[in-house]
Amino acid sequence: MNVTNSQPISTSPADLLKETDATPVHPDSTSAVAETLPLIRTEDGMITSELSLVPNKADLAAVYDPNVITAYYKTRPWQAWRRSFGILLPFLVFAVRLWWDRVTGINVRKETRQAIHLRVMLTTLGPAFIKIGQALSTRPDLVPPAYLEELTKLQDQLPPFPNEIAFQFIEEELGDRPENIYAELSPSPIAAASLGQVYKGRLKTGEQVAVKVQRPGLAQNIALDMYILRRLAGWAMTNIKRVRSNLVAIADELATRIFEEMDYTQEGLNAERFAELYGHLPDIYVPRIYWRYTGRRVLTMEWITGTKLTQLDAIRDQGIDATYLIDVGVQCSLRQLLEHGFFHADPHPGNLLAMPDGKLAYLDFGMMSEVQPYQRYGLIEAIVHLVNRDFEGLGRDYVNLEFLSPDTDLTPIIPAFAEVFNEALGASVAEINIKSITDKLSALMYEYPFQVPAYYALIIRSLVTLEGIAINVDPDFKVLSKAYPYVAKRLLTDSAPQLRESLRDLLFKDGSFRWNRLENLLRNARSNADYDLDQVIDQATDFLFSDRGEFIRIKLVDEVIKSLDAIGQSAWRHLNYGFRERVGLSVERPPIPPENQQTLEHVKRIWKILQETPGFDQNKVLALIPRILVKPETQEVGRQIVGGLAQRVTARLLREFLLADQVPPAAPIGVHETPSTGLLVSPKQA
Ligand SMILES: Nc1ncnc2c1ncn2[C@@H]1O[C@H](COP(=O)(O)OP(=O)(O)OP(=O)(O)O)[C@@H](O)[C@H]1O
Repeated sequence: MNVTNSQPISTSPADLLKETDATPVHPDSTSAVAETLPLIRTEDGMITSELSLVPNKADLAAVYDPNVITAYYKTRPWQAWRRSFGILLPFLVFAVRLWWDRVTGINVRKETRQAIHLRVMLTTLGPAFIKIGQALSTRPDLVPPAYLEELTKLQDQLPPFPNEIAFQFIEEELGDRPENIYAELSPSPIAAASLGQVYKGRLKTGEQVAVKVQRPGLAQNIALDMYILRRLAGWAMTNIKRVRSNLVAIADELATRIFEEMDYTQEGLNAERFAELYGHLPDIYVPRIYWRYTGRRVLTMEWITGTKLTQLDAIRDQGIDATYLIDVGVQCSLRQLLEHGFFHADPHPGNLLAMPDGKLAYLDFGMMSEVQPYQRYGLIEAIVHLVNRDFEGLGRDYVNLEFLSPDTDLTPIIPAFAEVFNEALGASVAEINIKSITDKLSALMYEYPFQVPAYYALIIRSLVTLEGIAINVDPDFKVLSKAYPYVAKRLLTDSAPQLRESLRDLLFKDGSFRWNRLENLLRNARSNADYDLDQVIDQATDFLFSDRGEFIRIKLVDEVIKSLDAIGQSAWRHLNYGFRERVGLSVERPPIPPENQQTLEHVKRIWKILQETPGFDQNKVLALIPRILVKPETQEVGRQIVGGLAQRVTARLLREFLLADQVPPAAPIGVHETPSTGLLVSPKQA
């Protein structure tokens, strides 16, 4: 049954339905058909006869369509009423307890007790409410911190359903009796979750498989719950002034996701896309899907022999390095979140298996999410602002990432950020504990007008989950310190304009170049398996001579002058004093000016890091020089370098030779010496 097949009619915008569900329309307003059949106008403005809209059970499961669901339950009002009562009663009890706590004085203990009550209540209400609770557990902007904590514990372990029903579903979906498809099938399910249960089996061709079969009546139950919730949401929007969000749209969004999760063919496709994007990463494993034995309600996939990451002792007993596995998981998550944007939104420890050969297998691709490119870059920019403790920048990032509307007054929020992060960033960014920082951020988001986008909520959940597992393995494990090399690699190799700007922000502060940051980036990036130094050098060259690179070019000329000068000076000192020493003149070498000494050390260290980076080829770097030289901009840069150097070298030669062994004071950064007098002037004057 398809509602959109009905006849479209012309209506003025004012005529369009105010309610979001299918509502009876006055027959007068329509064509002659109205005389024979009662008519209904659907959400998208279609008019159809009520008779053709009455769907059957199978229609409910196809895709989430509020019109179909409404039409189905309108003909079964008693079902809807009974369930509404079953839902409202526990919520009423909950509300009364809340009210009583308020009256008698709220405290932490009472709040925790209420939060536990809510968790148990949602579990009892069934899959739709479990999923809603799980979704709410990622929304610090909507849920107070005490409840967040409890909702994250929502487990979707439910009792199994009888084998006969499961086998009947297999037959209906795959067109044959299970015994004709599988050579073996475990006598009972090995796992039963909210949406389905899993059997261990073997195909006739010998491969071991996991067979996931959906719960009976799942689609109808969830559809009924969503129907009721959607109506309640509509009611709340019209009758409660404080409700500003579009609750109906939120309910629809959530329902769409749950329905997607109920379609196992979609899960199979997700698994294949995941394997294609991330299966090549070191030690990541994704089970293959057996499409011949897969349908909407039955999924047959490769069996993974492994130990859940919840059973750390068992993992250790097998001699598997659990810390390494977590690192593998973190690296995979980073690629999911920041590179391709297609991510596993439910990486709880039960969905991650340690395989006997030390690989990490991902299971359960029902809930996947997407991060758009601008969001991925925005996140990297936010990390850079965080590293720089640039909280104004961070505030802007939150606007760009749509957490805050563009007209939000950031004035009170920026110091609040500073308070949260400065405390957390005590030692360094790498030391951040994501859980503690997100707890603090959650409180902040609850207080200020933040709207947390769904993708972000899922990312945080995924990182906190990984960190949670990691801390059990190694209490000192810091997800961010494992993540930073990847961010460093992206900053150095990605040519996207946003990241170029981030790199610039990172490397320059108040106009001066921060060598230690570059050193740090290069050192971090080299530990990445897929770091390609050639790419870094190519990108750097291209960028440096592009229009956008002008700022860096100018600053770099300054730095190159300083470093070449330092190198030249060092070589000169070496020659000069070395010669004097060798011919028997005893001379005391004057100390190198600290600024030059520092630059020199940086250059030396950077060269060393490059030499130690896998794939570094000195000749390749040298071969770049002709490429750079043919660029017209180079001549300008070269001229400046030579000009700048000449000035400094002349001044120094005069001093070295004419003033003998008197050592001049070091020039502060960004200040040049004039050639003739050695006086200090600002770069502008110079
Ligand atoms: N390919 C597999 N190999 C081995 N075991 C598996 C496989 N797939 C699933 N399992 C087992 O079945 C359990 C439940 O599977 P899965 O998480 O896919 O079900 P689900 O109904 O989607 O669960 P959830 O409600 O958590 O989303 C897993 O935790 C795992 O123990």
